[in-house]
Amino acid sequence: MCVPGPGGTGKSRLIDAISCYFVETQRKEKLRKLGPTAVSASLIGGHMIHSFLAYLRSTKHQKKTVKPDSSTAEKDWKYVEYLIIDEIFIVGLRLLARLNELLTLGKRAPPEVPFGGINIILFDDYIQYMPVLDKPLYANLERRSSTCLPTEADVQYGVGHSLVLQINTAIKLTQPNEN
Ligand SMILES: Nc1ncnc2c1ncn2[C@@H]1O[C@H](COP(=O)(O)OP(=O)(O)OP(=O)(O)O)[C@@H](O)[C@H]1O
Repeated sequence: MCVPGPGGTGKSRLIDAISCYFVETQRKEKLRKLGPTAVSASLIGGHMIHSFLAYLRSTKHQKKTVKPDSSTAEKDWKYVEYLIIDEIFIVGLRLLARLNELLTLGKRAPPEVPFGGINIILFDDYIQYMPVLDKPLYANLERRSSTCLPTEADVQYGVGHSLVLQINTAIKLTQPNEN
């Protein structure tokens, strides 16, 4: 699901309301909130996406991505059933694909199940700033020549793109609120 809406239409307020609902219904551990930056994460009382991706990260000296630590991922995501991601315009296709990889691992889900079966709610408009060193979620992927082998980045772009195409609900907030 995605919840787009310009500034002032109540996205943060809605995230607060959803958080309160999970607390009131004693299911706090089932909801996780992530932001792509420290500021976005702290504004919604959540964590940075990258803090969970640390053990999927490859370094200059390790050409291949480090083998993910499945026991840590399973512990991290054991109870989570709903995931809110704010400021989605900073999240690119590769980052979404890596998050998908992490959740698939954490939930021990088959690869065809998006985000390991966790319900994802993406907040904010896609089209604002461009994500850094990544392609925006609305990017149209160019077809590569069939003689050219896809790079790891190409594969991740493709996975991210197919995840975006699986978003089945959009609730657009349009009414600005003034206090
Ligand atoms: N349902 C509501 N009833 C009353 N006030 C509201 C409601 N929703 C939002 N507001 C108020 O409107 C203002 C803007 O809301 P909010 O910060 O949630 O918007 P936003 O879409 O997250 O904006 P931004 O993208 O700029 O952060 C806030 O002062 C908030 O308290």
